[in-house]
Amino acid sequence: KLVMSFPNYGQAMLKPMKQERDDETNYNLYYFSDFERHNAEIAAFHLDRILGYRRVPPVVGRLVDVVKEIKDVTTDRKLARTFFNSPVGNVCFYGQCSYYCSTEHAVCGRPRKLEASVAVMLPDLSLVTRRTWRSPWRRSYSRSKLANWEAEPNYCSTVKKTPPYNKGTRLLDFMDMVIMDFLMSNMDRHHYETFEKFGNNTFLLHLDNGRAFGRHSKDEPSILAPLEQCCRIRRSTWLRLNLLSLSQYYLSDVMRASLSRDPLHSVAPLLSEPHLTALDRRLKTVLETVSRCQQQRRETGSVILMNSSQQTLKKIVR
Ligand SMILES: Nc1ncnc2c1ncn2[C@@H]1O[C@H](COP(=O)(O)OP(=O)(O)OP(=O)(O)O)[C@@H](O)[C@H]1O
Ligand SMILES: [Mn+2]
Repeated sequence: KLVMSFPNYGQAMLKPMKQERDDETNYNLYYFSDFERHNAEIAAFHLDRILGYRRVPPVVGRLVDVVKEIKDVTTDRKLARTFFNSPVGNVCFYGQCSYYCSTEHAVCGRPRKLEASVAVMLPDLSLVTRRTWRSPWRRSYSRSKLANWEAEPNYCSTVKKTPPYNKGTRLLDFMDMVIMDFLMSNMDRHHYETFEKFGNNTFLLHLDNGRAFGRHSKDEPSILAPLEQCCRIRRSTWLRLNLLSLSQYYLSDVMRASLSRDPLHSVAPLLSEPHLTALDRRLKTVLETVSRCQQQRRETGSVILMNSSQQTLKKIVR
């Protein structure tokens, strides 16, 4: 990934395409060695907006000329030195980092054009400080160890008593993020961030979605473990999910329509049809999980369609 600085001091984070649209993550790869996908960053921005969260900074697709728009203009001499021509004449580069920055892991244009995601950078940390929180349902990032939440059946009751999850909306905010991660099958949510200034009374930033949308043919139920274990969901989220399961607003249709407005859509749809179908299937699973919770709590939930919510979806589909 590259940080781009513009003449007006704006910045953006660029993640290049590393995987073809319909490549599925190899089944023998652990989640922590999966590639990052530029289209996942873009699709996550759209999904987050459709879910009504708006917690992912804007991400857009771009087809860049790696020579004209990177090599010739970079002020980073070390980066410029890593450009080379591949055996078939494509222009490639690998940059500088601690791993995956070598000739073997180079990113290549065709012959110079490269698909990339471009995310708006949040204000610099020196201006707006952020706090990083470790996810209570973080995976072990080990091939052999289980995480606490996998071993302890009553894990949620401990979390519910632990600050900041014991007060305010933090637990519900967390569930919102979990639902989005399950829908896009992102197992890599080890941390999340908030703006420091607002203390515990603030929203969560959904940054780093590059490992989402890796597999469409398989769901990952363990991502829903927090919802399953805590049985808590924000009412507005539940209403939105219900709306997105109706035939006029199937999540797959709203996503397809929304993604078709990205500039890279003209190169190829940002999510292949099997990925879109998986979204509807997973949404059903989330709603079934919530119904099981409601039965457990002997609550009768009636579906009320919220007009404002419906209007924003209509705008996207139109
Ligand atoms: N839009 C953004 N604006 C500002 N900072 C960002 C933005 N997106 C990501 N970051 C910061 O940059 C860090 C690294 O980016 P990102 O997580 O997307 O890459 P990564 O290679 O997956 O990193 P990691 O290995 O830590 O997961 C993030 O932890 C976050 O703090
Ligand atoms: Mn990451």
